[in-house]
Amino acid sequence: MFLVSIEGIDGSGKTTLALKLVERLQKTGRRSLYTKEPFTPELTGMIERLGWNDPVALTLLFSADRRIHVKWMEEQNAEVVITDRYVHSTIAYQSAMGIEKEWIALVNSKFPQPQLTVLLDVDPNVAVSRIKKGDIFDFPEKRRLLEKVREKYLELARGDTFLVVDANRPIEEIQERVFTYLLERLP
Ligand SMILES: Nc1ncnc2c1ncn2[C@@H]1O[C@H](COP(=O)(O)OP(=O)(O)O)[C@@H](O)[C@H]1O
Ligand SMILES: Cc1cn([C@H]2C[C@H](O)[C@@H](COP(=O)(O)OP(=O)(O)O)O2)c(=O)[nH]c1=O
Repeated sequence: MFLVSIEGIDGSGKTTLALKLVERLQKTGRRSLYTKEPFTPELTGMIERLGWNDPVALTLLFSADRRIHVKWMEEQNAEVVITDRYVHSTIAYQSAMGIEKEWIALVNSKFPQPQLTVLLDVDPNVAVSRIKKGDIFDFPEKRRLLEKVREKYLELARGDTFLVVDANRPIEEIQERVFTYLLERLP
């Protein structure tokens, strides 16, 4: 399984990119799968009920959800799996909420490392204006959190398996760049 994770703040374009990559990979004859986190309805429900104000519990719940997701991905017999969010989401979001990065990484250390992580980097104001989720999403605290999350992602991206993409660019240009980069790295 060649594992690719797509990361970035809410509204950065992850789902749009991930779905297009899978569509294009399938056209080349590779068994490819789109999937996303959070994965299980049960844990997603618990996360929502927490009300986002307990970052220790969020770290543990997102990581438990990931354990179930990883086992499921491994059972799918796909050549390429594109996951919309993975370990770096927990590191970026929950460290932006004050949790130590090292502890989050330790809790997630038994999961397979992605062969490639694509970071869609965009200004939170642009992301918020794109998704227009209204008052559920667009409030000052959320924007401030997304500013911090963006910084955390950029710190993580110093690792060499990251491809950082300027997500302000037109969708087609981003898709072309990432698809070409990915094809060059596939076995
Ligand atoms: N590069 C881009 N430029 C402009 N709009 C985009 C771009 N990428 C995605 N969008 C639009 O922004 C919105 C959010 O995209 P989505 O893929 O759902 O983001 P995410 O999964 O990161 O939350 C969608 O309406 C999508 O069509
Ligand atoms: C996977 C994951 C998501 N999240 C957050 C990011 C999002 O704000 C929220 C829901 O994720 P998601 O449904 O992917 O949102 P979007 O498509 O808008 O990016 O959960 C974490 O805080 N930690 C995590 O480990």
